[in-house]
Amino acid sequence: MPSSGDDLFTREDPIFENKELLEINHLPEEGRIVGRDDEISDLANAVNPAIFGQSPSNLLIYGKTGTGKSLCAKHISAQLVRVAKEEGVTAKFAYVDCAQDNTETQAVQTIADSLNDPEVTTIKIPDKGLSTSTYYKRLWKVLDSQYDVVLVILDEVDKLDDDDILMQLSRAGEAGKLTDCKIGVIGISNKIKYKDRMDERVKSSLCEREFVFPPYDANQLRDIMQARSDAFKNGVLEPSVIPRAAALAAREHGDARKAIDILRYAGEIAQSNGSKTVREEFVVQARERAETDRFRELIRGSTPHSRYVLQALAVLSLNRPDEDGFRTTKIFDVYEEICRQEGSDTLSLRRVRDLLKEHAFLDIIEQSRHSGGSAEGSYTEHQLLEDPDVVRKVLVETDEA
Ligand SMILES: Nc1ncnc2c1ncn2[C@@H]1O[C@H](COP(=O)(O)OP(=O)(O)OP(=O)(O)O)[C@@H](O)[C@H]1O
Repeated sequence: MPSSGDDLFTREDPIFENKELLEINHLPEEGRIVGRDDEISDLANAVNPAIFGQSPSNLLIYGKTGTGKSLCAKHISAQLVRVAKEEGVTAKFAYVDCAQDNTETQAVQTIADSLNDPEVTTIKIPDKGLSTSTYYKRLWKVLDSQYDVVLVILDEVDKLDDDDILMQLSRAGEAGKLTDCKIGVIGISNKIKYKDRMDERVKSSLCEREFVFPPYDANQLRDIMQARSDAFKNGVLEPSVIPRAAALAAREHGDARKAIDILRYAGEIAQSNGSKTVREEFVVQARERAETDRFRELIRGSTPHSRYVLQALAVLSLNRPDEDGFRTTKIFDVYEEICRQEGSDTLSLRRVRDLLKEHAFLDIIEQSRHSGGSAEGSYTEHQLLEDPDVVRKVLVETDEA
């Protein structure tokens, strides 16, 4: 007899009570933001003038991934909008993920669209089809007809093709040239070297205040996870799970995103194993899944040769686990071998050196200069910052896809 739907499906989730608390885009309420009191009050201080309808400072926030930069920037912006309203000042904030909107036109379109209330302004901001300058003109009109002050958060600002939008935004509000609305820009980056690449004029206006968010330690990570443990049903989370997940995430570089991912995956693994509780052993499997996902995301859109270079470094690291770094020429030899296997031409040693530099910029590898003495001159060594097993696995799967 065909089974009825009743015994096919589980009607109630046995593990999660409120899973969205562990989803990546979830913005926790103030009480659940742990260990960032000083940073939040510094940010508040910098944007405070907006509450009186004056220009807030432009800020740049640096810090490694998962150190709460986006979270604190959004939190402080939302609080500012609320308090400004109480003071009779109309404010709003726009959030741009520059990894997605990486051209000037896309970024200005997103800002204009998210700030525009067409019922008030009767202005249309189409998804595409307008010139960049027309999008700007419409943005200035939207600002003038709706707001006294706006904050624009440019997350992963280093991913923008160029600095033009930074220039436009930081100058637009100056002396009411293009709009009477006051604009504050909050740039966020996990590339500490980003500022070095910036145009001098943009640098001086965008970087009025700079903040560096330090990594979390294991105790803070534990508190961050603990504050969300009501994502799980009562009694489901075994007591050793959070401390273990915190220790693993702290060992890398104190990344709260990874800690929360590990917790969510551990719950999902419990679910798929039909386990009634989330056990410590699931945490280890969950960490590998979190690593793999993160690395997959990091190399999304990379070129085959950029991946072959990484694969060469992963092969070397796996074969010689005791060595701390490998010289460019050694990596090049293995890279040539991989190209042969893939039936592909090889790039020059110089290009491979550039690709290694790009990986260093993305924090996938670390480079160090060494002096080989008078006979050898100086040379560079490269070391993978990711687990070589994870790198190999993801690269092989990407090239087979
Ligand atoms: N202090 C904290 N308290 C509670 N949750 C936190 C805290 N810091 C970070 N998180 C959570 O960790 C995740 C990553 O944080 P966030 O996106 O702010 O990091 P980030 O520094 O902007 O990283 P990236 O540079 O990768 O964008 C989010 O889900 C966020 O809610």
